[in-house]
Amino acid sequence: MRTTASRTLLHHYSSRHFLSTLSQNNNSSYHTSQNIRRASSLFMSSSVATASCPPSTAFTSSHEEITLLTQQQAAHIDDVLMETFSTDQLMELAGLSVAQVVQTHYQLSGRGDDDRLENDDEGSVQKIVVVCGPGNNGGDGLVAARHLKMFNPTFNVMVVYPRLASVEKPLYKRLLAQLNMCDVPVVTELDERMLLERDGDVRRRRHNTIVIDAMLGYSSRGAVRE
Ligand SMILES: NC(=O)C1=CN([C@@H]2O[C@H](COP(=O)(O)OP(=O)(O)OC[C@H]3O[C@@H](n4cnc5c(N)ncnc54)[C@H](O)[C@@H]3O)[C@@H](O)[C@H]2O)[C@H](O)CC1
Repeated sequence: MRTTASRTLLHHYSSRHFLSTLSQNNNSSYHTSQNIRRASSLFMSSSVATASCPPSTAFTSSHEEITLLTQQQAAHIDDVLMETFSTDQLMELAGLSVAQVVQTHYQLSGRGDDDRLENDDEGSVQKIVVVCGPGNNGGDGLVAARHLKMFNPTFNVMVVYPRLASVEKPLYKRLLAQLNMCDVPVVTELDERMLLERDGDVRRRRHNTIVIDAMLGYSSRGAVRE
């Protein structure tokens, strides 16, 4: 039972992770919600479920029902999965899933051969900023940034990673080296201009930026501190 639950939870891991990461600020609807509902009901009905609080439901702006897990439930799912899978594997799945959902639900503009944007209508997104925290949730963000850039090397993707100077873990060093290889800039501070300008061009009539919040996951404690 534990193995079955583990396998199924892994299958749904990335979509569950995405919502736990982004649901607070996002008002789009997701095709993944069905998966999340299934995953969490399996989680709650399996022998591995120990969380006392049932998953709750919420609605997107299009009134699509989604299931939200508590901090404790999300941590428990990871505990089960970590018996069989490595952090690298789960992080890769989580980051890839975030990148896929962003690409699926937003019209992302890359640059064409003539350096003009491929999609330049008002609804298109010209920039993606991934803000990464100090823990594994931040690692998920580093992975997401890499995948978005690999989907289309002309996408304007950047990472804000305040812990950059103090990175010691080999996993994080590898992730940062991969971003470097893919030409994804990593900076330590979020400058407001990053959200407003595109490559310094302040004359653009319209500029859309997506900010991916990968700051804190289920190990978040208390009010956000510097
Ligand atoms: N099984 C795994 O390990 C995986 C987890 N994944 C994702 O990672 C997070 C949980 O990761 P963890 O490293 O345990 O913690 P966080 O990323 O949530 O951050 C811990 C980090 O943050 C600091 N901190 C805590 N509270 C605050 C606060 N209020 N203000 C500022 N800083 C805070 C704390 O000191 C630590 O340094 C999980 O949610 C998943 O998203 C991966 O997907 C891979 C597998």
